[in-house]
Amino acid sequence: MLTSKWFEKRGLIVSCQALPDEPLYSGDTMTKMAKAAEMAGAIGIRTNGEEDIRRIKQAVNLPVIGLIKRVIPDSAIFITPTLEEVKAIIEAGADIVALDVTERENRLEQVNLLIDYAHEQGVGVMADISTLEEGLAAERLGVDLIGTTLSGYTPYSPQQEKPDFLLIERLSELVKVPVVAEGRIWTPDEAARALEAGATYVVVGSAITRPQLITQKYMQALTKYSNRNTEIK
Ligand SMILES: CC(=O)N[C@H](C=O)[C@@H](O)[C@H](O)[C@H](O)COP(=O)(O)O
Repeated sequence: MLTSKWFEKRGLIVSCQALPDEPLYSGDTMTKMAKAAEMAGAIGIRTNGEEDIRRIKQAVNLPVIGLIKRVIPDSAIFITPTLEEVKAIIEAGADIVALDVTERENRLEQVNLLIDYAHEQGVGVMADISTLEEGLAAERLGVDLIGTTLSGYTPYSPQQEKPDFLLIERLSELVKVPVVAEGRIWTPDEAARALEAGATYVVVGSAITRPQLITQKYMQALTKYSNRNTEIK
């Protein structure tokens, strides 16, 4: 099985992220989430933004995959779009930088500058991709980990509610770099299935750290009953 120097074994990486419009944003909330993940046996943390990267690195003894989400006008690329974010992530102490390695906007012709910079600083690179072709291109660019993070989030990748198990499987067969299964993994069974499909690591985010989305799932499941049974006992 393919492994990497940052993680001692295969397993679960918990994504601890809250954006400014989310209720858990700011302060030490994501650090506490990361601590809880560590306590439960997670092997790594993925987190967004300089402050959370810095706080989590201080509080938790696990490798941290850092990213910075930034929306640039007229661009669809929002996960660590430029060298500026790569520098900030490294400055904040991340062990690995996660960045968009999709074929949009000639990214594949330019992203090597970001990858090379991270490597020069002794920091690893996780490529967030959306298709098999992008995964193969990422491997050629010399990244250290390939994540299925963006499958379902580019217009040309399969739009589905479930994780992209087919992509996880095909990538794991074809690349020599460890594959990270990421995106819409909502149950422990799905996480196990991702490892079975060949992934070395599994990232779970919303299902653990976004209570508003977890609650929404329960609401969706319960709504059909509460609409039918209006009588209160
Ligand atoms: C597409 C995008 O912006 N993904 C982001 C990437 O860091 C995060 O918002 C996700 O929470 C993360 O990928 C984990 O996935 P999920 O939350 O589905 O377990």
